[in-house]
Amino acid sequence: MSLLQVKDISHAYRSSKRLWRSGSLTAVLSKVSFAIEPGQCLGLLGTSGAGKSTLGKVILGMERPRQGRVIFQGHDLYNVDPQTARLLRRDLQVVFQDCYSSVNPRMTAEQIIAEPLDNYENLTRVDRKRRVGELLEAVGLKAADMQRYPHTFSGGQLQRINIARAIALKPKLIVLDEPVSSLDMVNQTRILTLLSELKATLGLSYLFITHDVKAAHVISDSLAVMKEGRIVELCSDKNQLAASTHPAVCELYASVLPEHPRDRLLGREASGPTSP
Ligand SMILES: Nc1ncnc2c1ncn2[C@@H]1O[C@H](COP(=O)(O)OP(=O)(O)OP(=O)(O)O)[C@@H](O)[C@H]1O
Repeated sequence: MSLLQVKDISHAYRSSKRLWRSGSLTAVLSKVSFAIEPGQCLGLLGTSGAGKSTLGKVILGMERPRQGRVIFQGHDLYNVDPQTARLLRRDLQVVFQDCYSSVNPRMTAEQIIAEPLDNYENLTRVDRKRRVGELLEAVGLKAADMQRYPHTFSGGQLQRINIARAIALKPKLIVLDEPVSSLDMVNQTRILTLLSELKATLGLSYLFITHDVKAAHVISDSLAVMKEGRIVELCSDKNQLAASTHPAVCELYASVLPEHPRDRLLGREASGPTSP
């Protein structure tokens, strides 16, 4: 059974009301369907405004779609009792692009990472500290960092803290919404490497939302391309996507920056986030 099945999802936003007239509807997602298998990463590519983040919110249970169903671990996410919904939410986590606005600046790293543990697990103070320390080390930081506040971390370090919080409850699926887009190239590569390692060691599944073809190729098993709210290409083997002749796919590949001249001279593979 697939871990996640997205079935015929359509969604529209209503523009703001004016006096007595109700706002008109603008379609954002049209009959979107795909599945994610356990331990797999689906890379969801598309240019700005394609509807990727809206789809991510629908899958996270944050935006009820106007049509279609999201089946997670065999349950219809928008048609379950509150107790099951709470259990499903535990297995469904998210990392957003903006690592700074994703955390409360008044909370220490320990408080940020322990938030989901406090919601779902009744740990003693000692066990809670130990778990937070282990999670910090799992994302490449030190246990001693738990007393520090967000403003004392770099963007890359703070994104590691967001990842530590996302894996704290050992979820099944993490929606990664442009998780490296606000980082420099070196940190993009480091975070993508970390995410790949965590996927392998913890058996995680990802929906990796991005506009970056190179980054998508690093971490994904399968790739989908969205354009104007529709999936226009879906390849279960990521290496097949480059052969697509769909204009939206060609546009994405054409936007990939050429390799650094030094790498061309040395005959190396393209650098940047593709080579963890
Ligand atoms: N809450 C909202 N209310 C009204 N319209 C919205 C809302 N959220 C998004 N939209 C619109 O829906 C469309 C899709 O937006 P969405 O953020 O899902 O696209 P995206 O592919 O994630 O783009 P980006 O990569 O720029 O984040 C856009 O036209 C956007 O303006």
